[in-house]
Formats: sequence, structure tokens, C-alpha cells
Amino acid sequence: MDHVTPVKDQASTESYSNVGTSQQRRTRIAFAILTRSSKTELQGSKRFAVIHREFKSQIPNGPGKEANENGTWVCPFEYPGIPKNKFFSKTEAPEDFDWKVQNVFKIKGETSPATTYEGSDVLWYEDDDFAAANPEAMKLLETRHRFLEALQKTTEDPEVLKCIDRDQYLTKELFNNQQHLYWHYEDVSYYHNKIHVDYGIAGFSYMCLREEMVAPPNFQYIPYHVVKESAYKRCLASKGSKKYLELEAEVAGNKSFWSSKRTPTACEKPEKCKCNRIFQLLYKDTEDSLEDPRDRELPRKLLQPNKAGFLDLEHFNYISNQKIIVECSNACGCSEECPRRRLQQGQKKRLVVFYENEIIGFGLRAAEPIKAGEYVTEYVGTVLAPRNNNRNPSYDLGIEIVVEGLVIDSRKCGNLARFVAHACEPNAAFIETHSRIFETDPLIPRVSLYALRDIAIGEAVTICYYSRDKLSSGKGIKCACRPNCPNHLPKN
Ligand SMILES: C[S@@+](CC[C@H](N)C(=O)[O-])C[C@H]1O[C@@H](n2cnc3c(N)ncnc32)[C@H](O)[C@@H]1O
Repeated sequence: MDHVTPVKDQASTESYSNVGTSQQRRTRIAFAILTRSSKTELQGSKRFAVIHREFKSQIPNGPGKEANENGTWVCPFEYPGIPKNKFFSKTEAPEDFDWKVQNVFKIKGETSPATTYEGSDVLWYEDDDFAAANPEAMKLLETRHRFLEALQKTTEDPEVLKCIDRDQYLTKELFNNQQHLYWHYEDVSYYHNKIHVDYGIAGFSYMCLREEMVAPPNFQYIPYHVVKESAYKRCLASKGSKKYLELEAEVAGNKSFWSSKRTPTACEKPEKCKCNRIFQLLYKDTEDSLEDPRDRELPRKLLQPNKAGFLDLEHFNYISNQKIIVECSNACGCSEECPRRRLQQGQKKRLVVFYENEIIGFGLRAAEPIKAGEYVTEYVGTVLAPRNNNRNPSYDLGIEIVVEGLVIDSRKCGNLARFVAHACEPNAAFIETHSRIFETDPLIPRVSLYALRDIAIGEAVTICYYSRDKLSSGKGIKCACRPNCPNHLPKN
């Protein structure tokens, strides 16, 4: 992907150590990883950890891990972070096995639901008390059904319509066919969603409504960036990583801050908010830069949320990538609920990674209504400083404002935003975001996904990957965003 068009952890179970001073960080790391933006354990190093090897997904602690070590049912596929072995039957599992509900299904002709349990391939027929005792699991079931009902009303694809029934009502035949790809979707959905649950953000699932299902996507799921050492050094050395007062002293010579006129901000503490000033100091174009013809997309624009955390994106130019959001840090003195900390607050709307077709592959769909200007999720991947421009652009998102020249690559490690499909008239956009909870944290580039207009349940969330001239070059993959779209997505 081209510009900002295509890019928080359950802590990695890799051995890692918390970072010390920035000097220590410079010498020690091989690979760095950002930890969750925890709101309670904030001071010091707990938000940032360093791992000394390449990131590798681990099976999270719990019944799944136990089953992976001792179960005898072996899955024919291997997915990172998903148990390969399960307990084959109730009698095989140890007596003290922690039976944790994995998923709930409706069965035609039955009033009570059926369930599967983590680490086990046994289906249980539950009694009438189950629903009252498991409200969260029932809520997930209802969300899935609402999504499928919405699709039933809007899709014209006969195969999708046929398969909606399979996902709404489990049959005994399907249950008895444990080799069916359907059950691998169940596992990948459950374990990836678990990472979101642990991280405190809204969940998601994978769906393939095809008679011949394709295998679920195989990659390492991370809810926050993994940062390569060379990119990390660039972040540490960037002006954006300075504390606010240091920046003020360096760029403005300490003169202008106290006398500068304050511009309106939605921050809870407008009299202390530093965000607009940070934009001025770091990102606003000077008269000189605007004269350079290469900067024709300038001037850069600061996008500010309203008091509810929504951006006004009615006239958003999705072709130009020169927009930035600046979020509050502790320097602003506001709370974690401040509307200018929307990315830090994390994904709140449930989404579905949905198999669209053989051309597009998987895309992202809304499982709840999303409003125009609303934050959807973050583009997460490996942050790296590319040595050359010969990269496959499919899963790359180039950073152009916050630590210019870095790339967020979600090919091997990433989150659900790596699936957002291209549309020539998109309903969402990626926006570079300057965001850190504490001024002492290094500034790592983050990218928010925002809705440009209202998005209904079941609708695909799309962005525009490339500029108009690239899309109309006639070379590359034929764009499948709508029937007979004349454009192409460049291959390199
Ligand atoms: C970032 S990936 C999106 C996830 C990908 N669809 C998958 O299943 O992993 C970008 C790739 O998706 C496909 N794609 C996305 N939108 C498309 C569109 N409108 N037309 C054709 N292919 C598209 C292209 O293969 C593109 O290189």
C-alpha cells in the first residue's frame, strides 16, 4: 500500500525485560515490543518491553495450553498461537480440567444452546440454565446472529446466502466432521479474540461463507506493534520523542509557549492541553516547505476530535495523506477518558474478518453500526526502517509524518486491520497518529482507522490504498471494489 492507505499485547510470553534508561535501550535491544497501554500500572517501564528474539506467538495460559501439551486429538493444520492438540473426550481430560466456554451455537429444533469448550473437541448440549449463567457467551452468539441477519438482507451472492444458515444453526453432521475447516475458523477466531479480551478491546471473529471454505488466514496475531531495532533507534532520535518542554525550548527557544494564544481543543483540560502546540512545533509546514512543488499535498492538516471523540471527516480528502491526529499525554493533565485519547482507549466496535471472494481474499466488516467520524481500530504490525524501496506493498503502510520513512508491515505479524480492502470510494481511512501515554515513552508511529461515513452492520469497511494516478495506470491487479471498476492496484 502507498501512503496512509495501507497499517495494545497480551504480553508476549517470550522472555523479555523491561526497558531501562534510553542509553541502555540503545545498546541492549535486538527487537522491541510495545506493551499494552495499561491505564493503571502506568509509571515507568511497564508499558514498554524488549524481547531479545523475533516475536513468536505462544499459546496463552489456560485450558488450551494444557490440552496442547496433553491432548490426543491432533489438528492437521498449524496456526501460530493456536493449540494443535485437544482433549478428545470428556473422559480423557483430567478431572480438574478448567472447562471454559469457547463458543455457543443454536441448533435447529432445540431451545437450549450447545457449546464447545476451550482445549476440547467435545460438543455439549446445555440445559435451560446455561444462558443465565453465561451472559457474555450469549451476547457473542447474539452479535453473530445480528451480523448474519444483516447479511441475509443485503447480500445478493447465492452461495453466501446458502452458507448463512450453516453459521446460524449448527448441524450434527457438521459437528461430527471435526476435520471441516469450519472448526479451524472456530479455533483461530477464539484464540485471536482472546488476545483482544486480554487487552481490553472489542473482539472479532473470522468468517467464510463458502461451501468450499478456504483455510483461515495464517499469521501471528499481535494487538500492538513489534518494533525492529533500527526503527526503534530512529524513533528514539526523533524530535517527537522529546518531552514537551524540551521540544518547546529547542524549536521555539522557550519564548512563544507561555505567550502563545491557545486554540480550541476537546481535551478535558483545555488550559493545559499541549496537543495543538505539539502539532505547530513538530508537523506544521513552514512557508518555505510549501513553496516546494514536491509538497503539493501540503499544507498538513491537524484533525481534532469533538467532545465525544469523533472527527469531522465530511470533506476528508482520502487521496492526500498529509493529515495527523495528535493525542494527549500526561503533559496535558487529562484523564484516560479524555476525548483526545481515542486510539489509546482502543477498539470499541466488534468487527468480522470476512472472506469476500477469490480476488479480494479476506476483508473487514462491521459487526455493529459505526458512525461517521468514529474510531474503528488501529493498524498494527512490525515497525521497520526499510533498506530499499523494493518491497511488496500489499501489507506495508508507509509513515510520512511521525518519524518519516518508517514502514508498518503486517504481513507476518499484525492485527485485524491488515485485512481492510481497497475501494475507490472508501468509507474509512487510515490516519497517522502521534500518541503516547507518557512523555517519557519513545514516540512510535501509530495509525488509526476512522470511519468517513456511517457504516452499517454487515457492511465492508474499506479504505483507498493508492492515489488516483496510480490506480488509473492500467497496471497491476484489477480492482474488484465494485462490478466493472476500471482501476488497478499496483503490484509494486
Ligand atoms: C492488505 S491486503 C488485504 C488483505 C487480503 N485481502 C488478505 O486476504 O490477506 C491487500 C491485498 O488484498 C487484495 N485486495 C484488497 N482490496 C482489493 C480490491 N479492491 N481489488 C482487488 N484486490 C484487492 C489485493 O490482493 C491486495 O494486494
